[in-house]
Amino acid sequence: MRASLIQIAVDPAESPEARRARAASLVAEQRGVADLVVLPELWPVGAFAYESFEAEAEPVTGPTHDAMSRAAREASVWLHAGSVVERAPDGALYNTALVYAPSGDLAATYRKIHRFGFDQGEAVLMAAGEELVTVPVPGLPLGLATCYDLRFPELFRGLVDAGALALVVAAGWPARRREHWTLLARARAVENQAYVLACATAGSHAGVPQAGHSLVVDPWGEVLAEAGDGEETLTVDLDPALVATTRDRFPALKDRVLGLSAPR
Ligand SMILES: O=C(O)CCC(=O)C(=O)O
Repeated sequence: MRASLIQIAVDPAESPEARRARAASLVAEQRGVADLVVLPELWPVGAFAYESFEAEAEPVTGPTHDAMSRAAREASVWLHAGSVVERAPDGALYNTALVYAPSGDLAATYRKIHRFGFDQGEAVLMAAGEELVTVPVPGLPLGLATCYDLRFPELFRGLVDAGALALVVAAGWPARRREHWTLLARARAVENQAYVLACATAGSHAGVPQAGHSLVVDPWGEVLAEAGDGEETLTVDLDPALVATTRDRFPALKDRVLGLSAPR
């Protein structure tokens, strides 16, 4: 199983429409190279371009879906197409990840559970997802997370309990907290003995320079590949059997103690 993470640059000088076309051609380049391709969070509009969320919101089957479904089919890959500003039928906005099978069929959607911004931005403009989502990619079931979710280990434990062997994090992570990004990606891999595929954006939008530094971490916590600051595609071989081997040889997951009571 080979995975490619496309760390696309998100800059205001490029329209969402132009970026969709460019992302589709970057995915197309992965035909015959990768089995799984991952894009970052909110790359059509920019994760911090809050003032554009309303105007650029789209239904799940909107323009990003059309471009990414076609790209997955043409490249014949599983495609985690990052996330879009979804306008739900009731009018609410969600930060929604879209995952396609190699046929181009929409295999899963994941609405970001932990919204970023405290009392502003995404946290007030968007509604929160409520469901954990796994995707049955043959041999390497995926568990889905988006950006700020990375700070909440219980979400990842839930995905592992649901059978995920690889944890995919699509992000638009600020450069200011790059060390948190790489540290937490490794921590999620070590504590869950799972692959972590963490794909961020490059560039700068709404005045927020992006961290880049997408990375792939193996179940032992080794960084298999890490991008730099700019636009870049990382391609990495994954061995799903390594998850079971790691868990067998160092069976820490079996030593979990659940339901601890609070101190009195
Ligand atoms: O947690 C962080 O530092 C960044 C989170 C973030 O930028 C997001 O979720 O959009």
